[in-house]
Amino acid sequence: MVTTIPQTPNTPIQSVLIVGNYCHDVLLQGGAVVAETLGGAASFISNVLTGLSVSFHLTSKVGVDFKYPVNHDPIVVPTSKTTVFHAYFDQGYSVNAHQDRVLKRIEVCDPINPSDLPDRKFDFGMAVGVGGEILPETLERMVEICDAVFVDIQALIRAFDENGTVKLVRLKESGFYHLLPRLKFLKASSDEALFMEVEEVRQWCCVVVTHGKDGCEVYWKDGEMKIAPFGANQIDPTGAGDSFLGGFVGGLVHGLVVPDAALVGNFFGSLTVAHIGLPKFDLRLLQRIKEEVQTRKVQCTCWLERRDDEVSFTKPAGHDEFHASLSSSKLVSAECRRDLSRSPGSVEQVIRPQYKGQQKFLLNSVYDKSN
Ligand SMILES: Nc1ncnc2c1ncn2[C@@H]1O[C@H](COP(=O)(O)OP(=O)(O)OP(=O)(O)O)[C@@H](O)[C@H]1O
Ligand SMILES: O[C@H]1[C@H](O)[C@@H](O)[C@H](O)[C@@H](O)[C@H]1O
Repeated sequence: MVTTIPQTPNTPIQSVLIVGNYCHDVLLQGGAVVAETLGGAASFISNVLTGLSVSFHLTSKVGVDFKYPVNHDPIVVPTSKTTVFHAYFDQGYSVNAHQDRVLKRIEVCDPINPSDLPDRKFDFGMAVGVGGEILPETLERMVEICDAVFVDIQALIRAFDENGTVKLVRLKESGFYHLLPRLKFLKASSDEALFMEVEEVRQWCCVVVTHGKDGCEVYWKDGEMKIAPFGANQIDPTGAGDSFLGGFVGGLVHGLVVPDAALVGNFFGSLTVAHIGLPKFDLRLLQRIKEEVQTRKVQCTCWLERRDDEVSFTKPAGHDEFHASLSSSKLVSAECRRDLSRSPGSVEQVIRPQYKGQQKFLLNSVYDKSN
């Protein structure tokens, strides 16, 4: 299903394909359900790309029980249930030492097969599975039809024990390793990066490691770069990495260079942790961000024209000022909270009444990323 975004001079023309299942997320703490929300990396990424006026095609599968209204219809599989995750925010380190919360896949929808993908070419492809739905042959097909493929490592290295608890396997043993030289970007959280050899993988494709409140780091063949974070009042970390990837790809689609696009990624990651579940972005904030991105693109284009070295990964002049202008746009947001209910991508989510005052309630992970 394709989003149609009204064409303006600022609407990018690159085509984007998102591949990954929507899911139902249930957030639990202290033995109680705190919230039930639409989940899946595909939903967080669509939300960010829509906010940035980037149109895209989405391939996602759900069961007949899928319960959220979405702008991009998934494939409904009559014989399957929608993937469901339970996220436990207070289970100890002992369960899985590398993760900030314990995730259990309670239901699983069908995998996405190569034949489910559209039969056409795209500029950018995003492989963003959550429950093992992306198969090696599906990623291979994406590489064939997309000029640049971006992968969230969670789509490749998740395994599930008999109770559905998410375990991570080493990237080398994942069945996807042979495809790495054909990818453009591989994104991993710092917990997930422990399951890959960054030094080896960066020889083939660019690796982006996200570090929660500390921002992210970009590694490519000949260099690496830290990208500064934005402040946030963290309430729920769910989807931060997905929104980061949406902002990163959205920035690239709009013509930003990698370090600036990673800043946009950090920005959307920081907005997401301040909400339970899928964030509703403030319309004026989105407008301001798009204007900042356009201004930045023009600045960089002028700057790039004056240089002939390898520039796409170099932190360009004015990067820190771009950070400052994105940061100050959050003030706009604070001034117009009443617009929240009218923002795009709003979906019905159920937050238990006792937790409705979000500020009072933190879904603290076993080690809180906001500290
Ligand atoms: N507490 C925070 N404050 C500010 N920014 C944050 C915070 N947490 C996350 N972010 C932003 O979001 C990005 C992604 O976060 P993180 O590294 O936690 O990803 P993740 O573990 O994949 O997230 P998740 O699995 O919860 O979706 C970070 O690089 C950062 O830019
Ligand atoms: O909705 C969330 C989100 O997409 C997370 O990135 C993923 O780790 C979880 O599995 C999913 O339930």
